[in-house]
Amino acid sequence: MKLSIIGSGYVGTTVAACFAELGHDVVNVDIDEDIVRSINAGNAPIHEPGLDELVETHAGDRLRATTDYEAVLDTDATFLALPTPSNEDGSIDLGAMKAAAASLGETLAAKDDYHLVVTKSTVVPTTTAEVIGPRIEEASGKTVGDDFDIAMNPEFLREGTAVEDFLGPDKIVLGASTERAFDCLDEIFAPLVERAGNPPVVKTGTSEAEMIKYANNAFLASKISLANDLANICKEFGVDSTEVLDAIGLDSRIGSSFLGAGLGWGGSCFPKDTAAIIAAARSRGYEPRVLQAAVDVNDEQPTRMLDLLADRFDPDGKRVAVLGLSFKPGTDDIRESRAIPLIQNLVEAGADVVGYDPVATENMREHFPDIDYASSAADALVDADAALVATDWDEFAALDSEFDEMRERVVIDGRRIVTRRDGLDYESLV
Ligand SMILES: NC(=O)c1ccc[n+]([C@@H]2O[C@H](COP(=O)([O-])OP(=O)(O)OC[C@H]3O[C@@H](n4cnc5c(N)ncnc54)[C@H](O)[C@@H]3O)[C@@H](O)[C@H]2O)c1
Ligand SMILES: O=c1ccn([C@@H]2O[C@H](COP(=O)(O)OP(=O)(O)O[C@H]3O[C@H](CO)[C@@H](O)[C@H](O)[C@H]3O)[C@@H](O)[C@H]2O)c(=O)[nH]1
Repeated sequence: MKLSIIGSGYVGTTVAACFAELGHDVVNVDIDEDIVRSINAGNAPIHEPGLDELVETHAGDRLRATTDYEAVLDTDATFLALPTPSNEDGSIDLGAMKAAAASLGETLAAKDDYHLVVTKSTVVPTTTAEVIGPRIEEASGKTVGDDFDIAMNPEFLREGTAVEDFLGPDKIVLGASTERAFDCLDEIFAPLVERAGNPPVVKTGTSEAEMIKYANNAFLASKISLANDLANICKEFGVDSTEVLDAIGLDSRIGSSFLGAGLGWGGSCFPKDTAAIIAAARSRGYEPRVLQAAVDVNDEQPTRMLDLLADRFDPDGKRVAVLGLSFKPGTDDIRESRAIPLIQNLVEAGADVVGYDPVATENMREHFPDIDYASSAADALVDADAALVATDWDEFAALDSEFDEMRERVVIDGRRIVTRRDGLDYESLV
């Protein structure tokens, strides 16, 4: 089929390249000319394992990019993969979605045959039906359910494994309200269903599909926060939290994934999506107490880590190495990284901070231009009074004699990744 994807960031580029790999003709529409140029030159505009190969293979053939919305006219369906960031109060900012829906509507005014518009972005329940659909109607002069259909297809890929996750999903969720829309979605997803070995395909309404995405992320984020809550209790009693969490993970009703206790969750999705669904719930008069508690526990983990440092010394004037700057290993993305509140507080307390990350240094430098950055963990540790480990990069597990170069060998481990050894004043956060 011929598909257009509006928005070509982490999701839009991955989805476009994977749909091209699955045999569809795909065009990416983005307002960013650099991104468009990069895709057309056969280079992925973002770093994701396997994505470069797909873009290189299909660019100029089944995959192209443009800044011109007119490109959607030659396609059967359009996916909206625009950003949905947070407003100041945590509620969802639909600005980019509304702008793209209006541009799409103006363009679709010139299309004579049927078109399907699919929301791929994470949006709060009723957005597709009550915001996207009406905006396209208004701008196109066409009628939803008659001239075109709207649908919702949430995305569950993780950064760092985006291609693998998209091509091997646990489930595919398709939200729509007409048979014609479901038929079109079936045709689009048939090659993926076949390649992925028939994963469950959940067919539901657009608002249910929207809520499934939030429920998925809210559950995973809360699971980590509950693991952190339990691990914090373990610490009070001198109990090994890893042994406890590993054991409960063996219960098939609990499962072992997303039980990794430590500094908490960051990234471009969990913080903004929990905030958005909490704000949406409150807008309808419901107070989501468990979810709010999950956020509170997450916000407090960096403070607990700094308290462990303060138990040793006042950080004012001390050199503190922060090891790991990205929000998780395997990515250079620092959005909502737990390293950010650590560094912020250390700087405010007067510490001399040196950061190190295998790939995220340049991104963090934009955020904190005035702290030092080291080109290796070993360099970061030279003359440091303390090291705070914020991200579980594998290479931190191998650190050993490098700690000998520290002035005071205080190591506070936020991810239980450093191997304990003699001569270190080592303490794990959980
Ligand atoms: N990043 C993830 O891992 C992930 C996973 C699942 C779902 N999501 C959701 O997918 C959506 C997109 O996220 P992302 O991480 O890909 O965002 P992103 O910021 O990486 O990319 C968005 C792209 O949209 C473009 N854009 C903005 N306004 C536009 C407009 N009016 N017309 C055309 N293009 C426009 C931007 O230039 C950018 O390239 C969000 O709702 C997010 O919550 C993200
Ligand atoms: O046991 C764990 C697992 C993860 N994390 C942290 O949780 C955050 C998020 O990790 P992860 O879920 O792997 O990364 P994302 O790329 O943000 O992916 C999440 O957010 C995406 C955007 O909505 C969804 O599509 C994915 O399904 C969902 O996993 C990171 O800070 C991790 O360090 C933990 O602290 N403990």
